[in-house]
Amino acid sequence: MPISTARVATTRPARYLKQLVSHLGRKATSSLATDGRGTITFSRGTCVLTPSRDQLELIVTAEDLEGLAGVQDVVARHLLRFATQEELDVRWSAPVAGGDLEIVDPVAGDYLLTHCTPADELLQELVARTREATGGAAGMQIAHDEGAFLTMLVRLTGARRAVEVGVFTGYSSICIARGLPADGHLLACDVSEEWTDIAREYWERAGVAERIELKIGPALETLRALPEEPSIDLAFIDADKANYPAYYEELVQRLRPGGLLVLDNVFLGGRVLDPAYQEEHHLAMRRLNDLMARDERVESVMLPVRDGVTLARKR
Ligand SMILES: C[S@@+](CC[C@H](N)C(=O)[O-])C[C@H]1O[C@@H](n2cnc3c(N)ncnc32)[C@H](O)[C@@H]1O
Repeated sequence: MPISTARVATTRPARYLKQLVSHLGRKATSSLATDGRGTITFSRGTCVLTPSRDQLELIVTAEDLEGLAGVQDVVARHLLRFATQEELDVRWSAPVAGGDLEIVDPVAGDYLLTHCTPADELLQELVARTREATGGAAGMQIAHDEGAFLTMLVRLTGARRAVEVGVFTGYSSICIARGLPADGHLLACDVSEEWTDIAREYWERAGVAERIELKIGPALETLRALPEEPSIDLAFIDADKANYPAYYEELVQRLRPGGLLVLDNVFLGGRVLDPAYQEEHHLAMRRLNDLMARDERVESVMLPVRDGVTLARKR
């Protein structure tokens, strides 16, 4: 589905939003959410309107480019008509397909990858072994710069007790465990014996096996069985996306104040932005991204690292 955005500078974003939702809602379906956002659904596409202090953001999605142009036209014309007291400039971005969005241009991404502390031989060997042993699934492994970022976060936060949801063949767990002190502990959760057999082998070889406790089984059960007091310093979530909101809830209450939650793939290759994607994991990630931005238990920031990484620090 093509998507196009316009960020319109204005002194009256909420007022125009209400006028648009109310007026265009006569011929289309429209709604106003409690957080101030509006949605207008036409037969040809949808416009989501978000007010902020000094601008009105419009995101239009449609089945095809013709529909997109039609929705852009009707929304922009009415907005300009309502703005009798100021001159608005409505400039739409070139249409993109939500499922094809990359946060970072691949060329820039490659530059980032080659400009951090390089992966050592063991991690490089693990990458090759994972490709050999798991074929297409190897794409699930985090990239090296994200691994270096994880190690740095563990060191910077001084974490001693960590949790990982989604081990696969152990790349990210090695990166986390390497940042922990010698008496640190990483609880690593996964459902696959087959993939984590490779992880175990590499944990041994990396000299971090003693710091890692592997729990095989649905991670939600493992997390729910943990003591409820807030004792976790850092947790990394990189498993089945539909369960992210549930993992977040279980972990956020067990994080100590100042503890850090790191969530991978929060951008879902751009599909979080594209209402065309309505599978359970798309809805779950969209819901969680919205929740984290408002959740008073944490302060959070979404970073353009690989497929999107959110850091949520417990207050
Ligand atoms: C994206 S991979 C993790 C990649 C890993 N972090 C790395 O750097 O190599 C996702 C992992 O989550 C695991 N997984 C999927 N559903 C799960 C569940 N319900 N509970 C625990 N682990 C699960 C899969 O077996 C898979 O190994």
